[in-house]
Amino acid sequence: MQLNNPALLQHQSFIDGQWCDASNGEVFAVKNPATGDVIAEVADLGADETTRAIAAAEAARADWSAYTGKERSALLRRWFDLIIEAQDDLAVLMTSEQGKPVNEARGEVLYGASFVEWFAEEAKRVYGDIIPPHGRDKRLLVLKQPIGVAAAITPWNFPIAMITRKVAPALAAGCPVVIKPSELTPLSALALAQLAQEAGFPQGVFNVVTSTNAPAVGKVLCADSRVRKLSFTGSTPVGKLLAEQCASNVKKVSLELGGNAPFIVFDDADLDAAISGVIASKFRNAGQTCVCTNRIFVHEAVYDAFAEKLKTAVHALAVGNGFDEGVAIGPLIDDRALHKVESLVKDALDNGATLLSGGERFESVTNGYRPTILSNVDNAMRIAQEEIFGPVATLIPFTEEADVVQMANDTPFGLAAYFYSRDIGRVWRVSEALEYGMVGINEGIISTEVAPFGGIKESGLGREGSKYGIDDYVEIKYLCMGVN
Ligand SMILES: NC(=O)c1ccc[n+]([C@@H]2O[C@H](COP(=O)([O-])OP(=O)(O)OC[C@H]3O[C@@H](n4cnc5c(N)ncnc54)[C@H](O)[C@@H]3O)[C@@H](O)[C@H]2O)c1
Ligand SMILES: O=C[C@H](O)CS(=O)(=O)O
Repeated sequence: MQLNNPALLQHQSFIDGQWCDASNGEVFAVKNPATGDVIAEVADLGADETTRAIAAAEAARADWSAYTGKERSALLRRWFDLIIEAQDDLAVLMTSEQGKPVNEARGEVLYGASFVEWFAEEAKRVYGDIIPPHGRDKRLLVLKQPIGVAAAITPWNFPIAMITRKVAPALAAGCPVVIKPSELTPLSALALAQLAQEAGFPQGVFNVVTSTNAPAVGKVLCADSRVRKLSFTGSTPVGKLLAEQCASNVKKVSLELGGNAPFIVFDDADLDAAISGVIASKFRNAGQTCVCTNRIFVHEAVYDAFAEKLKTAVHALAVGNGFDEGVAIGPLIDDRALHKVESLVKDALDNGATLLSGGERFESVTNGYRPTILSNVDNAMRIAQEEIFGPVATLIPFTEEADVVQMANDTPFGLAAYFYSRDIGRVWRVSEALEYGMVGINEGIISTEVAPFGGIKESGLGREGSKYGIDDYVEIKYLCMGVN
């Protein structure tokens, strides 16, 4: 792997300002999903080292919380600048371990950095309140104080942005962090640690524990009462488990979980705009995105025209290794993901769906699956009820607005939803009726650091980014002052 700055390729965990091996010397392999090649071996830590990381963070907590918002802001800004400078290297690391096309990886670096930039600014604006008192002899105030040591457990699909979206507000609020990245993409997390060290964060403020034993590490993070906040991004089943584990010490929890996004094309939609939107929403990161379109509902009056346009657009998506010029669809993360997608497609076809395009692997890379379109899908099929997490578009016809909203809401998930219509009355009716945390209206890409990202129902708790994001990392304290 050729990097401009070789120091960004780290193989050890980062605890208490030091790079460290596992106590037992164990390591695990990191593979390139496009080739199956081992690209690195990384320290495989366990429960004891996790406790050590928590202790380091707790030891740093008092001093870090005593930094002014302006001082924390300066360090975050420096970290942001270093991330931007390292964009090319970070993209190479990401495509090597996660597989996404390198241009998408470059885009994710900028997206991830945007949270650091945003919370470098928010750090200076953690305001409290002065409350008009209920008595002449009292003065009432509200302080916002850092919650304490924050743990972050993050997924493989956005190896940089899912970390910075948690760690930037935590650090801005005055919380030291212990990060447990996915074992599939540890290199991006360790590169962020290298840059945080270069930025000058104090010893113990920024810790990364790499491990293949996520359950053991998670149990320690959940059970240790010195960890006052756990922020998780990943699958809904794991999120539920972590929330249960945190209940033992009433730990504050934020959850960014799975999705099942509907994409509704009404008969008054701009079909070309809808095609652009669905291509962006469905096939980004080969469909391995929590806010990816999972079901495409198309009004019967425009169904055939939309299907034809979609076939043309999908045929233009080049597949291959993420490092190859012009590739839009890279590999899935591993063979387990590939088999899941194949199983969902087979089940849909066995139950009456029809194949319009794709439906097979592409052999130029390991774990490659062609962008696929299934027609005449039913909302009750597995592929419409489960998160596909692959490049498969499912077309579901509808006629009535009320029926399609009911079908769109017929899922335990509630992360993102999308619809295309140019009828202002319909836009308001459908926006308010959809049971989702985020709704794209005539837009297929909605994620930004300036807006609250998060879901309802079984898609999560809390919001990341925006003016709301720092609230997950502070505690509100009410002061009642007698002034006799
Ligand atoms: N809502 C969002 O913002 C968002 C963003 C990205 C991914 N996701 C979701 O994440 C899922 C894909 O990511 P994934 O495959 O990494 O999810 P995952 O739940 O398998 O793993 C996520 C993280 O949790 C860790 N983990 C797994 N089991 C654990 C346990 N028992 N205890 C503690 N930690 C454990 C993993 O090592 C990883 O670091 C999809 O469902 C996707 O929708 C959601
Ligand atoms: O996969 C989940 C990410 O949150 C996707 S996004 O880049 O934030 O839209």
